[in-house]
Amino acid sequence: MTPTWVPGADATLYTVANLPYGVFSRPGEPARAGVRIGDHVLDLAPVLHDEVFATGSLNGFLARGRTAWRDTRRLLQRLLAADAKEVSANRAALESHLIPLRQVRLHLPVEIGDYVDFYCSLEHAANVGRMFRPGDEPLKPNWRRLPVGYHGRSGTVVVSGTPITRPRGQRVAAPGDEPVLAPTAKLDIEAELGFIVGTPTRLGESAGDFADHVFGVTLVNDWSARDIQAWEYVPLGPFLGKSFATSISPWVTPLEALEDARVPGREQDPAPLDYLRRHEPWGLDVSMEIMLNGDQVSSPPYRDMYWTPDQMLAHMTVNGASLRTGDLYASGTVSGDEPSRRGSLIEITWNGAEPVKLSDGQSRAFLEDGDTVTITATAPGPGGTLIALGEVTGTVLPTPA
Ligand SMILES: O=C(O)/C=C/C(=O)CC(=O)CC(=O)O
Ligand SMILES: [Ca+2]
Ligand SMILES: [Mg+2]
Repeated sequence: MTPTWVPGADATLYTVANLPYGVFSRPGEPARAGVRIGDHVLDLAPVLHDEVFATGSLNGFLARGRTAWRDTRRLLQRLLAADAKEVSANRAALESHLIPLRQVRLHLPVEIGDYVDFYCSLEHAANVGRMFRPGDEPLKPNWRRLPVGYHGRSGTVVVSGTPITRPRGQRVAAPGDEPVLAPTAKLDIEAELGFIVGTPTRLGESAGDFADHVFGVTLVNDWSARDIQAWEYVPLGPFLGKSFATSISPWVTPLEALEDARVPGREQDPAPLDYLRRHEPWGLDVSMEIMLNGDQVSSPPYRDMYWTPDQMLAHMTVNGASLRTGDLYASGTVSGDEPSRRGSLIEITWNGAEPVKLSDGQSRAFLEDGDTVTITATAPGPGGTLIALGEVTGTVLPTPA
């Protein structure tokens, strides 16, 4: 692995092999784009002499497409390498644009276009099917034929650290009861991987190669109110139980940083229709961790997902629906085959029947006011190293009176 001259960075999971992009600001200054290296952010506009990075979102850069993404990453890797010729000449200038993370505020990295949430984990779909539709087949006949999804609310996608107000909504205490309007009693999380679109398509066209359109990945927590969801979703699907907030990591990890994480993706039976056929391995060996008030409550494995992100993209555009720069689509809850690898509390606690015990002696069925949930993830990097994918965190606030 190429060492860097940035102090301390080689001892972190944010080496030159990683270099996620984000948007930051210092007090009193406008937001602008940077890459993370170690515990610093490199201010890109002055370093690259490019005004596209002097704006408060990555969209302008994402719209430039794959060749520009690759060239920029290569240049940054050269500028940050310990032995680079470019560096010895202007090291002092580069250093002046390297800012400690503790001095900056991190913003939503992308102006989100459309937001789609899929349902790609077989284990999650089967678990939730059993709880929401007891007595029915857990997986509907379409589930193995296409990646099921729904359109979410892009205006409520927020950056990690944004407090989450407990939503109120219509819910019933037990089947057959009269509905009431009340704060949710079943506030939950969903650990997911999100994909950020760079290159758009025209209306009426379907998308080409996954890596031509998708710039990179971000961690997602799709906050969910299970009681509101269970009452409202029939027959049109998730609505207010999921539209109140979706948190994402401030860092977008480019696909190129995930080369060593690529895996074939889970075997599919029956074979999907031709337009959903996989041409390249786009399963990703990303290991996630969910912390609740500082205790690890689960470690979901993304590599075991049934549908891969290239298939989600093909499906989402097969009808000619266009992509816009900044679109976000998420994998759906990442759940593995064991209780300790499930991506939501409704599954971990089996709808509250088996609360999780925390190290402070408390236990949780669903989230209480004041609770903090943090999702982190790592993936293989070059030569047996790991890269980190940032984190997405949020604390629950009470419903206002
Ligand atoms: O009705 C159901 O089976 C459940 C649906 C979801 O929870 C929707 C969702 O957000 C999908 C996911 O994250 O996997
Ligand atoms: Ca979800
Ligand atoms: Mg949501």
